[in-house]
Amino acid sequence: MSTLSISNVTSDYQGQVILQQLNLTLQQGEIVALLGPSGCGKTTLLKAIAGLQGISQGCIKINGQVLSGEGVFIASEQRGVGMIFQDYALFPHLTVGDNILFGVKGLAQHERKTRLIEMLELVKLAGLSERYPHELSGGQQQRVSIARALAYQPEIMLLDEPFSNIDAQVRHEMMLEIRAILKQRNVSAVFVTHSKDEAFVFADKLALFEQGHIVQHGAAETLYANPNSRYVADFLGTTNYLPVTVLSDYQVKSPLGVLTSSTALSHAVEVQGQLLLRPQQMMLQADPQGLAEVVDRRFLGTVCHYQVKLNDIYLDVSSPIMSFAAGQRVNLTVAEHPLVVFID
Ligand SMILES: Nc1ncnc2c1ncn2[C@@H]1O[C@H](COP(=O)(O)OP(=O)(O)OP(=O)(O)O)[C@@H](O)[C@H]1O
Repeated sequence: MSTLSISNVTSDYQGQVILQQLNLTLQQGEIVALLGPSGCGKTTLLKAIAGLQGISQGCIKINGQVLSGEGVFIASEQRGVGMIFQDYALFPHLTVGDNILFGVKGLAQHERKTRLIEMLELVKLAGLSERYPHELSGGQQQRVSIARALAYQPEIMLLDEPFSNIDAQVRHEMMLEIRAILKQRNVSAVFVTHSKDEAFVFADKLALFEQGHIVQHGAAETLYANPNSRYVADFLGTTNYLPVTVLSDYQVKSPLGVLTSSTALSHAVEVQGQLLLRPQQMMLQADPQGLAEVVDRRFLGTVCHYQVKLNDIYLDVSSPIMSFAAGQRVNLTVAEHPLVVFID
């Protein structure tokens, strides 16, 4: 049974439809990122799961129990969800310890103490329980908010852009830390972000939004390698497109010659489309007679990014070879892989 199940959920603000017919499931211990540009409805779905926003159609269940829908609406505090926000939302007048235990009810005094010690150790803040939030760094405050959300043992953790106020240098480390804590506790989580990089690091699955719809969801690798639209492909990383004509189940004709796919294409012969190529799927070779020319070069440490002109098409190519220079003629080849073609 899935921990969280969202079926055909529609939600609106004053009659304006914001979420349309959303479907999503989450298994125990899985982390899903709700990913998409500003205003596409990610936070609205998170609020609907939390019980802070109603739904007009569909159903939201946790562990098989209906929380919203089918004439039922369970209050937020009875849903067993923990929430972590961008601004930590700690109580400034309470100590770290009191903040962490704030939502924990029905435990004897010694059990509360044990729970607090366990939480402080989990988020690596042992010894700081008497401090006040203003005496902590931003990262430490965020860890207090995680400890607080975990302290009452939620079924599901909801995180709304929790890393956006964290310094870029510590953000990556902190994401891995929190991910490890959730995994250690086998807590399922829904994570809202507009950053694909954060989604890749933090989540197991992605649900990509566009204007109130989930346009594709699944493992991050699947969406990256096999996007179902140019919108998904472009959102998840740098893209290049070459005009192609489908020749057979495995071959297309392109400005780089005939290219072969390692899996069958699902398009009719003769149709025209755009072949998706990621920067790392093309290789450059120096060749004075080459079809293409290096226009620009950016050194990025482990790789170089080149802008290459092929006829009148500009392509972004990533290469471990650093020695190509602007103005140099080159040949381009495509590493064999499952080709993705979007039909015009
Ligand atoms: N309380 C509200 N009343 C009316 N409209 C709202 C309300 N809250 C959000 N909206 C609208 O609903 C849409 C979705 O907003 P939502 O906050 O879910 O987007 P988001 O994807 O989380 O964006 P962001 O990344 O900027 O937080 C937007 O068009 C927004 O203007």
